[in-house]
Amino acid sequence: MKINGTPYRSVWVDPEDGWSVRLFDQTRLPWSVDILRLTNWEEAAHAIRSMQVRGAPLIGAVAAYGVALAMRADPASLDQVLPTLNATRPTAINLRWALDRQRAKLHNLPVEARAAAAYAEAAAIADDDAETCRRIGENGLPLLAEIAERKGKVNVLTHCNAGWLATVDWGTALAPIYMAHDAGHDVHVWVDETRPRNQGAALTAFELGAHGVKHTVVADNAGGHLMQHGEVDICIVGTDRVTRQGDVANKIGTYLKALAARDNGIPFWVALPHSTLDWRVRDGIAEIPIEERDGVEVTDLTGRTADGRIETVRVVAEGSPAANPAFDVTPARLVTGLITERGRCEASEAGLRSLYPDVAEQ
Ligand SMILES: CSC[C@@H](O)[C@@H](O)C(=O)COP(=O)(O)O
Repeated sequence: MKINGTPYRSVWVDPEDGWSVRLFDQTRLPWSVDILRLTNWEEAAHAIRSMQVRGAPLIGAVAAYGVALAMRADPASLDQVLPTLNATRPTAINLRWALDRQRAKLHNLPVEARAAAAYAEAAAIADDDAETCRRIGENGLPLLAEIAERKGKVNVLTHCNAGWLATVDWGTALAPIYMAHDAGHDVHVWVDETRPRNQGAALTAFELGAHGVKHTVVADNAGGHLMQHGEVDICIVGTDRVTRQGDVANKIGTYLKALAARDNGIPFWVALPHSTLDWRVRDGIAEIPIEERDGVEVTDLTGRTADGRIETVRVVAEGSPAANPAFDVTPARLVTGLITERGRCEASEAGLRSLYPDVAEQ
């Protein structure tokens, strides 16, 4: 996708030196477009932990490049690096998926062959994600096109950021939106601000604006009201982990949107790549680990002042503690369906088996 007319992916190897890893510092967007340079695996781990990069598929791709950086520095460090990278964030299963791929590729190789193989595998993971998300867009497009053709326009509500900044390219939930817009449909997106970190207000709004997609940022609590008044035709969100029975972990607040959508008869779709499917887990509420982040993300807000400085201010009464569960689980029964690179299916074990018989057999 593009920023100021220049095409980018969300992570890439620096073409000048051929080995360092480049990415946008997402803690600075949209106020400042800063490109970071990672030169060792500890910096990759820090970028994930501090949310300079975030979004389930992108976390996986950056971790894979972190392994490549580690193998370049010390190819004997594989067993030390993998668990440390895996511990950077607990909910997005794409992280473990990418590290498992690197482990399978590297552990039987002689140490002198590991660095090149790790870079090749990281590049394959990144290419796979970009193509997978493009196909998610193609498979979600008919849902939006049908509404737009029937009503003359389509109003979509989305939560958090599941766009190209959360993946290597295109995004998951936003890919069908980009394709519908590019196909000439009249698309408007309600963007949940997504407290506490405001990924919707900061990142989704930035992405949609850069692509010329009409959008309006709303407070997280506005969704139910908009749905009651016919302002939302369809909800599409991304996900950090989908269980074999179709339960969906996503950014905190997703569950409440699914409840409101069900109460108002509005379709609630979840877009995911194969790397987000966790066949080992069945009951999402009981079994998916939910990241508990620092309460300072709730008590403090970051933004740009009128004179252009990026500042953080406290918005909560002094002395009041804050809790910060970062994800919630939407039970499969509230999900209209799943949009994947292989097509659309019901959020159920039968639905997932119909698209992923190979995964189900593993
Ligand atoms: C295609 S990204 C899907 C999810 O990762 C996204 O919706 C989300 O919840 C991101 O959370 P974040 O905490 O910003 O990493």
